[in-house]
Amino acid sequence: MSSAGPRPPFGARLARAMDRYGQLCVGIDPHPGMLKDWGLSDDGAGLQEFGARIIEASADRVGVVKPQVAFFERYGIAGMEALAQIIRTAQQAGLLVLADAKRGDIGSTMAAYAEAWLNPERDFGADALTVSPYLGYGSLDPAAAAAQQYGAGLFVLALTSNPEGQQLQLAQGHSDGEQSTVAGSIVTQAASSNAVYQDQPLGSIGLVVGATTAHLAGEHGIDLTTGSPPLLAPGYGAQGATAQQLRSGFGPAWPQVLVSSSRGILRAGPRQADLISAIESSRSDLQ
Ligand SMILES: O=c1ccn([C@@H]2O[C@H](COP(=O)(O)O)[C@@H](O)[C@H]2O)c(=O)[nH]1
Repeated sequence: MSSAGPRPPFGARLARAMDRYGQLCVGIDPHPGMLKDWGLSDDGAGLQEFGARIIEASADRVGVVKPQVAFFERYGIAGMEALAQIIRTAQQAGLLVLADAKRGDIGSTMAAYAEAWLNPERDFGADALTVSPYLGYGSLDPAAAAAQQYGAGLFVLALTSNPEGQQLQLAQGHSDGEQSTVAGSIVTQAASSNAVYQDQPLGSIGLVVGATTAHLAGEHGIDLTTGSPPLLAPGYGAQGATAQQLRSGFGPAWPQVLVSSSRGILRAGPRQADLISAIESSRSDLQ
């Protein structure tokens, strides 16, 4: 644990950040074409500069940034060094960092992923991590334990923003003798994981529910409020979902929603003033 002492639960830290800055999370997605448009080099130095500019525009305007790990992995060691630096710089600027790495494996391997991404003393020690439950929700137990130990969070893929996800996620199955959709069963199991956080305003085991797909939860009888999971909602902006669709799609769960936007904001760059105005206008659109 760092010399600053143990961190409060992630759900408590996220709730505080959302109270203060609202529900927008800015994505750090260095698409190669975006680096070019911003006049940055297609290498580790370009990635670092890209991240630094987004952090500068985001700090004190939003509570959370979400680096998309794939765009850093693509550059090998230089990319991962840039990512480690971006995670630290963002945290030092007071931002929570949600690493979008979508990790998922058997339990013993999950423990190693969690140590890498959730221990604040490790190179990639983020505040939260996206994880895949498709090796079985129980395979995530070691990651949930690490999240509790480190005051970190998980966002479990439930109803992802891409249309192809529905074939699997809305399939009907049996769980504990009950008939439910795969996504519904994940939501129910996340609610159980959040029982240990019931004295907090939000649980630390969140769910990924797309801005584009949130309405399907209600249509399939999936209650997103049980256990107060934070809900990461990608799909706003570049993937077409609007603020109005978000509010109506999530219904009573809307206060739990953290809306992520990457290209919708980043395309406004590279000028700092334009990035800031894209962030401010998305923030007020969501309020
Ligand atoms: O269901 C999901 C889960 C994750 N993502 C990620 O969010 C961003 C979206 O980027 P935009 O440019 O705002 O469309 C990206 O990193 C995805 O990998 C998602 O879109 N849907």
